[in-house]
Amino acid sequence: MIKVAISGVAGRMGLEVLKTVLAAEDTDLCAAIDIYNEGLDAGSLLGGEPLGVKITSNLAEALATSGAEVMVDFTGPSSVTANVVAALNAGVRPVVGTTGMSPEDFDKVSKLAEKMRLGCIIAPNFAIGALLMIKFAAEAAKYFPNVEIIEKHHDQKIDAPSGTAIKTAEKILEQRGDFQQGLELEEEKITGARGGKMPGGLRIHSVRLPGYVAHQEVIFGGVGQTLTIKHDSIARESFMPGVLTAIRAVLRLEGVVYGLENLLFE
Ligand SMILES: NC(=O)C1=CN([C@@H]2O[C@H](COP(=O)(O)OP(=O)(O)OC[C@H]3O[C@@H](n4cnc5c(N)ncnc54)[C@H](OP(=O)(O)O)[C@@H]3O)[C@@H](O)[C@H]2O)C=CC1
Ligand SMILES: O=C(O)C1=N[C@H](C(=O)O)C[C@H](O)C1
Repeated sequence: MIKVAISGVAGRMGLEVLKTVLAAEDTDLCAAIDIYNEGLDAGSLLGGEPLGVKITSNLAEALATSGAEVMVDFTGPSSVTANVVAALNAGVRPVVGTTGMSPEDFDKVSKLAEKMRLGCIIAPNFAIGALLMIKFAAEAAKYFPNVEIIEKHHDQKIDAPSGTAIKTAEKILEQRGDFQQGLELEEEKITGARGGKMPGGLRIHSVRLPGYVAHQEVIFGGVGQTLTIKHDSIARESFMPGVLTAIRAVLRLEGVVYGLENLLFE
């Protein structure tokens, strides 16, 4: 059994991970971390039987005393890096779904994982459909340099653009390079009207509304035609097979893997 600690256990994703870890045959919940609900049994989050694991806000202590092998983190941009550093220093392998890490944070974590000779998976999206969307978009970018990304999420999301949109843009830019899209002279009458601009010139537009879960369209334009590659996560269960794959895979890795596609596709 793989002993799993869940950081952000009371959140939207944390609750799904809790159900998944309890249901899988080869994973065992050993620690439950969140900033509120201190001292409550983790089972109360699901309104069910006690699980014998108390929720704590003390991540370092939980990792040191629970025998955790893997820490799954779905918290927020302001806490994720400290949590990953704490896990690696405790000899625990992180599986990170939290988005919004800066390149500097990413670098720091990569160096620490290498030094500790521990695996760490940082995946902006665990849904297979989203990973395929990114793969297909990278392929299309070889033929269509004109492209914009529209990502749509629920209105409780902190970071914009989404980690998925950034990853998609990076993969497209690997194929098409820098490109001046639209008029060089174009003028925004309202700041941000043309979206956020990635280095390389790719525009990302972020929509936040109640009712959405996680959605993205990658729209390519050519002479007399457009091509739209679209993915919708309509429920958070969509991320769970990927999370389980990462929990199992991280045990045999050394260093950081950025993106689950690196473990799934050739
Ligand atoms: N990679 C992927 O496939 C996916 C990634 N995500 C990402 O996962 C992250 C979480 O999303 P979501 O579950 O919707 O967010 P939520 O806000 O619902 O959950 C985050 C949870 O973490 C808690 N928390 C915040 N800081 C800490 C901390 N320092 N230690 C422990 N717990 C903490 C929050 O508590 P409180 O509410 O009290 O602040 C909350 O319970 C986001 O970055 C999101 O982008 C989301 C979906 C899929
Ligand atoms: O906050 C979310 O909900 C999601 N965050 C991830 C991201 O930023 O890409 C993954 C998915 O889009 C859901």
